[in-house]
Amino acid sequence: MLSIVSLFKQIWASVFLLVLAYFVRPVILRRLIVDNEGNHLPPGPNICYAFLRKYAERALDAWAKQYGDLFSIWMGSQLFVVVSDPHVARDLLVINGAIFSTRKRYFMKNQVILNGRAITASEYGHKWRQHRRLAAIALNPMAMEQYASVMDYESHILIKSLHDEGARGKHPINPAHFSGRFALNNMLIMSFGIRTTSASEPLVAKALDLAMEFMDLTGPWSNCVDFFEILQYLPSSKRTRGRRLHDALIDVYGGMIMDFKSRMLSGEEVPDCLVKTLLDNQEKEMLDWEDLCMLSAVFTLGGVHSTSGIIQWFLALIPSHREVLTRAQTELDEVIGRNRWPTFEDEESLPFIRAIIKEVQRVHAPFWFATPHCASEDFAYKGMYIPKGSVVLLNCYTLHHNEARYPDSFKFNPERYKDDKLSCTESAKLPDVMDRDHWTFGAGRRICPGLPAAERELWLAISRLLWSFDFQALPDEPISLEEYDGLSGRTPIPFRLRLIPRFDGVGHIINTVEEMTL
Ligand code: HEM
Repeated sequence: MLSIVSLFKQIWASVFLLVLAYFVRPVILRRLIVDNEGNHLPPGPNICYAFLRKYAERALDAWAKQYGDLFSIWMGSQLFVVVSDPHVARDLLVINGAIFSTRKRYFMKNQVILNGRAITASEYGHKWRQHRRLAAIALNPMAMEQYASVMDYESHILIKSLHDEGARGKHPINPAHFSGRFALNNMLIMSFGIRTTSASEPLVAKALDLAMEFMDLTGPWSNCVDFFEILQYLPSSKRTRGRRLHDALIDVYGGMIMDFKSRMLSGEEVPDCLVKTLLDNQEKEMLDWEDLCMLSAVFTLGGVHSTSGIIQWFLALIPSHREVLTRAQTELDEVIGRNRWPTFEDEESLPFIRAIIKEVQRVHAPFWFATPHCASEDFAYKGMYIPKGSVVLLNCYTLHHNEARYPDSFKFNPERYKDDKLSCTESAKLPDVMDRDHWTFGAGRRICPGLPAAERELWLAISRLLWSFDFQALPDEPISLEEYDGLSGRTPIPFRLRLIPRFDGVGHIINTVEEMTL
């Protein structure tokens, strides 16, 4: 009798284990899929992951070395295909751009936070073309000409506020809030035709916090809820944060749209900007209220975090690279002199300064994985199968440390760009991808449409910082160049430095402007 009971128990245990293995196996072990022609998935790790946390680029770089230029990795039920070579990036994202230009419907980013709106999340097709067209109106060459003087002015205010806040180098300062406000003002002008008039205006802190929260919640693989559908039905603190962020974006950016609209309705002459374009075209393009809020919010905060991040990385790098600083300031003294400071028109005659900006973007791209693309059809590439729905990720970290393209790639060495006479915008169009300066602005049809604006902003800020200041780190507060804040957008761990005016004339030029309201 006893032996029959124990036999039953054993059978039940075996059945239970088999059922468990049936359901758990695909969650733990790599799924092997083959297409009709017998092509296998690109190689990759044997287990599935739930998420990748901070410094994910290190894991990706190691896998790229182990599995090659195109490898695949399962995150829960989602397949990622990782591109780590310039030629593969061109073949997939540029030449086959019609197939690799859509976006995954991420649960946290696209559904909870953006509620299906915003250009960065829009799926390739009618919606994306509509969004891109509207962005192109706001960023057309004539509009850019108008923003040029604004950007010039904002860079002036940036240098002045750093100079004044640091009491001419007496007090060490954390530059993050100032570079953030600089980038924010530029974006507010392009999006809403307004600017903040002081660093302490509450909108500055609010907008920068929202940008940081957005970047942290929307990393390509920071939320396991994106890869395990069952979790989408359960409450979680992350999801609550996502909802709060959605509401805050509507509140802050919607509030600014309402202000703009009431100015328009009262007959005031309002400036050309993204929101004017959206309101003018609202009916024709059938844009609802959330479309307006999310389009303007994500356009603005995307341009803030990235541009501010690059200025911060420049300031983090330069105190420990004295030879670069000396060479840059010698170039400025020889070409510009000390009676005026550089303008945008001087860019071509200051190749070393341009090289510094490119090198900062290479060693410290603000997004190591750009914004993931997604395959809208099954595709076979060199005998490898990329199924429809795969997320295709540009691995900028490995691309930027390709020793064949950038020898001694971990060194901050602007010299490597000494023969590069092109702007980033021009470089991104080069037919030989090995000649492209870097991949910081992405690739293919979804390449950053704000590239020319970002380039101009960075030029004005960084060339004028170099012209104006000597940069000193604090002996007791080392600046980390390895660690960083952020799961998606990367900014340095907060740091302080002294900005000491190089000569008396700096103060004279800086004090020729005051804060103004537009
Ligand atoms: C240094 C500053 C910036 C960096 C590093 C940067 C980087 C990027 C990257 C990597 C992408 C994704 C590209 C891809 O999917 O392949 C992107 C998309 C985008 N960027 Fe930027 N960006 C910057 C500044 C700006 C500025 C100033 C604006 C607006 C004026 C802007 C507007 C956009 C928009 C609207 C998209 C979405 C494009 C789409 O999905 O079709 N960005 N950016």
